[in-house]
Amino acid sequence: MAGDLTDPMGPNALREERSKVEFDVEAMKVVWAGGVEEKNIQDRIKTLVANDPVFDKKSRPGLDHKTLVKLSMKKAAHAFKLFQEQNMTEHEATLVRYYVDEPGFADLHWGMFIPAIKGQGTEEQQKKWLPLAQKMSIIGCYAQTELGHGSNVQGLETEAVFDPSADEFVLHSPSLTSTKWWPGGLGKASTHAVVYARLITDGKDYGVHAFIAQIRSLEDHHPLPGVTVGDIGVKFSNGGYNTMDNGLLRFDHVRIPRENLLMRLATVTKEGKYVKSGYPKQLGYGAMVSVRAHIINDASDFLSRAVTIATRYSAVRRQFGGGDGKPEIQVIDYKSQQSRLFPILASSYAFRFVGEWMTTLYDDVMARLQVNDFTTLPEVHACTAGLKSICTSYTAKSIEECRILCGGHGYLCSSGLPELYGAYVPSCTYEGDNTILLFQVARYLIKSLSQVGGGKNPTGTAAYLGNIRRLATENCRVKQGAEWLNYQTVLEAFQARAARLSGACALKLNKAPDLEAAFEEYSTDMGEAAQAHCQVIIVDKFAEKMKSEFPGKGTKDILEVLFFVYSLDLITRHAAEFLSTGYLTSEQLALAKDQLRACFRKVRPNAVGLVDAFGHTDHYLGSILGRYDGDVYPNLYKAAWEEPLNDTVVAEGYEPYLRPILKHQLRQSKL
Ligand SMILES: CCCCCCCC(=O)SCCNC(=O)CCNC(=O)[C@H](O)C(C)(C)COP(=O)(O)OP(=O)(O)OC[C@H]1O[C@@H](n2cnc3c(N)ncnc32)[C@H](O)[C@@H]1OP(=O)(O)O
Ligand SMILES: Cc1cc2nc3c(=O)[nH]c(=O)nc-3n(C[C@H](O)[C@H](O)[C@H](O)COP(=O)(O)OP(=O)(O)OC[C@H]3O[C@@H](n4cnc5c(N)ncnc54)[C@H](O)[C@@H]3O)c2cc1C
Repeated sequence: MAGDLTDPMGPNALREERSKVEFDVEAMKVVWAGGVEEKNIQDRIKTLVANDPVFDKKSRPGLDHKTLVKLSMKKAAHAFKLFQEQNMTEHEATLVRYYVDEPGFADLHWGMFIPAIKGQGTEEQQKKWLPLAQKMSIIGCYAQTELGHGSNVQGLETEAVFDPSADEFVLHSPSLTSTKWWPGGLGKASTHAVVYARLITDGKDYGVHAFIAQIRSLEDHHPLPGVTVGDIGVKFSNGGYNTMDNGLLRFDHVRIPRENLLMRLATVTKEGKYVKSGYPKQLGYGAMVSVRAHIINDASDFLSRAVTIATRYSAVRRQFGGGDGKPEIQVIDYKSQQSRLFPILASSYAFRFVGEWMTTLYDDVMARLQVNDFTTLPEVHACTAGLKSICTSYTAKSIEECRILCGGHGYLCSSGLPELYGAYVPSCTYEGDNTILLFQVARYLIKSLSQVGGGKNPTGTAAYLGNIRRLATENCRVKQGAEWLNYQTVLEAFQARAARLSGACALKLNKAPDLEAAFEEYSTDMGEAAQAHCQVIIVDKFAEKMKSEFPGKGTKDILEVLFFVYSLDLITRHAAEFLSTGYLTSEQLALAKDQLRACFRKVRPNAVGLVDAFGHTDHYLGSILGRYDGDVYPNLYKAAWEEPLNDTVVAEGYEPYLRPILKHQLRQSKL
């Protein structure tokens, strides 16, 4: 082989970066994982998955949808075998699926089908269905969305008409638009579905309710009579979400027993009488709240993977400025690269901490629901909806930014970034379109402000709105740059901006004769107010986290720097709102920018350490650019030769297509 195909530059660069890190990376790994014990469990499971050849994912981007779905079934079956053989806890089993890193039918089975039964089934129904689902004797999916309606859940068309003579519901899809469309796992894997359909009894439509329907035979997996079911087709990009069998489903007068109505919220008697249980109807949305809470946690994970790849590669990659025996400049040293990269790094930590808090809030509401206390449900709904919206929008945008930060090589599938983006970007749509979800937050804010008008202070994350009079009149007092490096100063800026934007919306709505029409008219402003409120939550929870004890040398100091990177970057990116609400002057904004630049300088030597602290294995990252050892170029070169197109020296298309043209040209030019 001609020439040396090794390149020590990359590994040397990362070794040097690691020698400069100023904080205890091992301790930060514990912070990131959420505790020593949790870190140990995660380490054990991620190593187990990385070393198991069944979970290999290198060839994924080159495979077609059919093969990908088949392989994802193989992986799910193998994972299930591991759960059983190793007697894993539910948490360990979840971690296995997580590190396998592949959207698949099992996500919906465990993530939505089972939670929907837990949330909406009676105790008796749970006793019947949960053991079957947990043993995977049945495979379930969550069939809510239809071809014609997704966001507008109340507009779903599938019917469940009660027939008292047979004590059965008759499921029917009355139109093309009523076809269930999108449910993951429905296309090819599921035997059962939680189906959302309009409950009709005694000629009256009681709106959308959840039912359990068997759709495929447990003997041979064929669709049951009256059921039409299949996959909806290839999605977005190679790999990505194409490991999932998103499906379509139609019912032609399919009969299910009356007991298959999930009856926690309402029952229908044998005689066909509809009886409400007394629980609020919002509990019917419980599975969505649960998944949105998970999605918030997932955002930090996806973001941390993208930024690990971009940071390590930015330290390995060099452009310009060499000569006289000196190497060229590492692209991570360019200020513009830092200003795009470091806020993403800081956001990964910010989202991790808000996700931790979200989990405690969610657990709290679940405990309250057990004792019929529904008071915090609106708050949890607003938080899960709003944070899901802004965390996923930012993460999707930033994975793409990380790809761009990696230049041309970022566009190669072997960078891992195109697949990561393909797998992640639908989270801006599923579990509620992000714009629609922000409107739910806006409604919550308007309600909270009307409480203030009525002399009652809002609680929880909206409590700051109780101070709206002060927040709307007192402006920022920062005179010197260093004053920005204060948690309270930063938090007040975010609260004032959100309160002012929400207050302005409330005033417009108050003046309007038709509230709904006004809400629609000012929906863009409402969305901005909602986004500003969600940013208050993230900044607040990050600041709250900083009050805790941190293990290891330097961890707290660098996290503090990341807090200011996160918040000051947001202030500069949303400068128009901070200025137009009159809270900040342009001089104060300029001082914030100076401080942000100073913070970037503090992040710089720690950047590689901060991404190492995420503890991602090379298997999980699936990226040549993001390799832990930095040995990028030899591996890119090697991977090119593993490309199936290079299996033959002469392309297969040469004989039938290229040769005749080339011959023809030869004859024409008489060469
Ligand atoms: C496992 C990982 C893989 C995930 C794969 C993805 C799976 C999926 O995508 S499943 C399908 C998800 N679908 C969606 O998310 C649909 C989005 N739409 C919705 O959530 C709702 O229909 C929504 C909120 C937009 C509007 O609901 P709708 O009933 O029409 O209206 P609305 O009148 O606004 O709400 C009624 C009340 O319920 C409340 N509410 C709405 N949603 C919820 C909720 N989730 N929890 C609690 N309360 C809620 C509202 O605040 C309102 O309260 P109030 O009457 O006190 O003001
Ligand atoms: C990969 C993937 C997996 C999915 N998995 C499942 C699943 O397992 N089970 C399931 O039931 N569903 C699933 N879905 C469906 C998903 O939940 C819906 O697509 C989602 O809720 C959005 O609804 P929609 O498609 O009706 O969008 P639409 O509501 O049609 O949105 C289209 C556009 O209109 C805008 N818009 C809509 N209404 C308004 C309004 N009132 N005001 C202003 N703008 C508006 C939206 O912002 C958006 O820009 C999945 C979807 C995807 C992409």
